[in-house]
Amino acid sequence: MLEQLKKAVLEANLELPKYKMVTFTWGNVSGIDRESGLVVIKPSGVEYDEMKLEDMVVVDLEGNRVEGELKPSSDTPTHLALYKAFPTIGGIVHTHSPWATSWAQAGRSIPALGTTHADYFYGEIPCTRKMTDEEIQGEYELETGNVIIEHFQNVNPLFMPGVLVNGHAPFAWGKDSHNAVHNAVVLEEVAKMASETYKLNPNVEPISQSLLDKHFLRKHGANAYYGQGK
Ligand SMILES: O=C(CO)[C@@H](O)[C@H](O)COP(=O)(O)O
Repeated sequence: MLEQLKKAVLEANLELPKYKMVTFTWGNVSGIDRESGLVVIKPSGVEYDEMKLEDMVVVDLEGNRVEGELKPSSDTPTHLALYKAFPTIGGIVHTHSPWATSWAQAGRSIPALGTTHADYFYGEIPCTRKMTDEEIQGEYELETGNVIIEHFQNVNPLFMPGVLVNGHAPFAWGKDSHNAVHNAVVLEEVAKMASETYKLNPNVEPISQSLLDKHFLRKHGANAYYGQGK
């Protein structure tokens, strides 16, 4: 079942080592088929250079394994919580990419310091609050999703396709699994640029709202004109 989605999710997972977004088996990518409500996700703990199409795991939104011999990613409950909360997204990625992870470990949100950021993220990239002991000792991966969702009560997730989980690492998402990985790579680049920018000027201010609007809205929303689209 869902052979095309499995192929797309496998390819997206294999982009993680290609773009140096992960070490060892860290990270995971999933994709959802909204018609069936089924999710394809990478298997837990499998080396990327050994990963095959038949290793992809299919789960429903309650986390029940529908197809596949291997156990799904340990972060599956986080992915499922986000798919339920964000009905417009089609793919999710989690990495421990070093620059974004450093901002997550520092507990800091990434301000919009330049147009590279503004092209993809419509404002400051949030860092979540710390999780409580109860949340950590309870259904940890589900609660990781819940602390992320707290930041998106009135935010279009496709206008802010990423987040930093405090003390942990980034999650990113998009229209599909490939777009989610693209956004994760940009998040890592933007985190690196922000770190280096603050070294050059610790007092740098975020860009103006007009520059943020110009760059973000030329690529996203009803009046987008960037590239060869409509
Ligand atoms: O966040 C983490 C570990 O902290 C995960 O990224 C794992 O490193 C990958 O887990 P699997 O997807 O292989 O279960």
